[in-house]
Amino acid sequence: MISLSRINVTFNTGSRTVVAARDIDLRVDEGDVFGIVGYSGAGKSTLVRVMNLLQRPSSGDVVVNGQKLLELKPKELRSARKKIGMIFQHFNLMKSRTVYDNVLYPLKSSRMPKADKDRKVRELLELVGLSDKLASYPSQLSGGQKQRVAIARALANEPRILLCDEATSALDPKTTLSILDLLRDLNRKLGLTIVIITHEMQVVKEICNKVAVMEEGAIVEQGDIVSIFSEPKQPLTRDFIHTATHFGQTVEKIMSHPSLARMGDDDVLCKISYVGSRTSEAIVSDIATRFGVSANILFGNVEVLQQTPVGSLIVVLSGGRSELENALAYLRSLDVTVDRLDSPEKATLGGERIV
Ligand SMILES: Nc1ncnc2c1ncn2[C@@H]1O[C@H](COP(=O)(O)OP(=O)(O)OP(=O)(O)O)[C@@H](O)[C@H]1O
Repeated sequence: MISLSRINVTFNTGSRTVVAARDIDLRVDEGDVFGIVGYSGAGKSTLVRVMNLLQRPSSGDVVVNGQKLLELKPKELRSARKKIGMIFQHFNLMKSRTVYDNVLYPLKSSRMPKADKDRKVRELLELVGLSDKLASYPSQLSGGQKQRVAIARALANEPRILLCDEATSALDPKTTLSILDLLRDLNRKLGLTIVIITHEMQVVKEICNKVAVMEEGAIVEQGDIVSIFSEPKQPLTRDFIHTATHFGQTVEKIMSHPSLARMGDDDVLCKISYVGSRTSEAIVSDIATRFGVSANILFGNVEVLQQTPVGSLIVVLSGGRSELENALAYLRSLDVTVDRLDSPEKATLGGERIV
């Protein structure tokens, strides 16, 4: 649906040159909800604007809906853009027009009969749950309602793709979830392909099936959501995931208050991660009955991503040295990832890597 190849975007501002996108290859398939996550200034907005040529790349190819956008004439590009909807952080509604007129606006130049336009606007507002707000003005709406109007407006020309530029960043957590629910519904009901850029992995976790992580204009890691969450390769990706799952704060708390872990000299503090049907109880009871190793669970978290459970536990394992080694070897044989969180000098046991 969207294919970006070797995309570079360079801005020259006086004596300064900023590379906002460097050598980016990215593919979004039909029906994907594709997240692009990165901190401020990573180049996310630039990249998403390349997808509808609001930003022309300095080099590279942009293919959307099977069309090479860079080869289109202005009129062809305008009509290609109608099939790519876009919503923004600050909604960009016209303040002096009613909700109804805001949604009608993109249909102004269409040859559709007036009665059909009217039906279309009413249908769209029903789809986003705002049938009772036709005559309201944007200033009379909450942030979530404004974003719903913006979504209805973006769908007026029946696009196959919706680009969302930090669409939930100005909303509170509950409203964010309701907008994400709406986007998920639209993806399923209309087969809409969605690209979401955000600085919150929480958003990605809620609805995306794929994610790309950006830093300094480059994509440092991308893949399907379950693989990225269960086996992040890059420190930046781990950082984002740990923030979304509260894992980072928990480890920090334990490290700065060692009494929380109540560890003996030979005890092992580790993170156990698993994907799929394994459960934390099974893992903990297994190592207790097989090896006499007890596990004191300090923190547990399960995410269900695309119907797949991805769990992680922070535990203190206690037992004899050889029992601990056997228990860790057993866990690894189950395809469970074990990361030592305690001091590096203790981390030789079993040879696990340290996060
Ligand atoms: N029109 C422009 N002229 C000059 N520099 C620009 C322009 N647009 C973006 N940049 C620079 O390109 C880099 C990437 O910006 P971009 O807005 O794409 O990042 P972002 O990840 O979307 O950040 P944010 O979440 O803060 O919007 C930044 O260093 C920014 O200052």
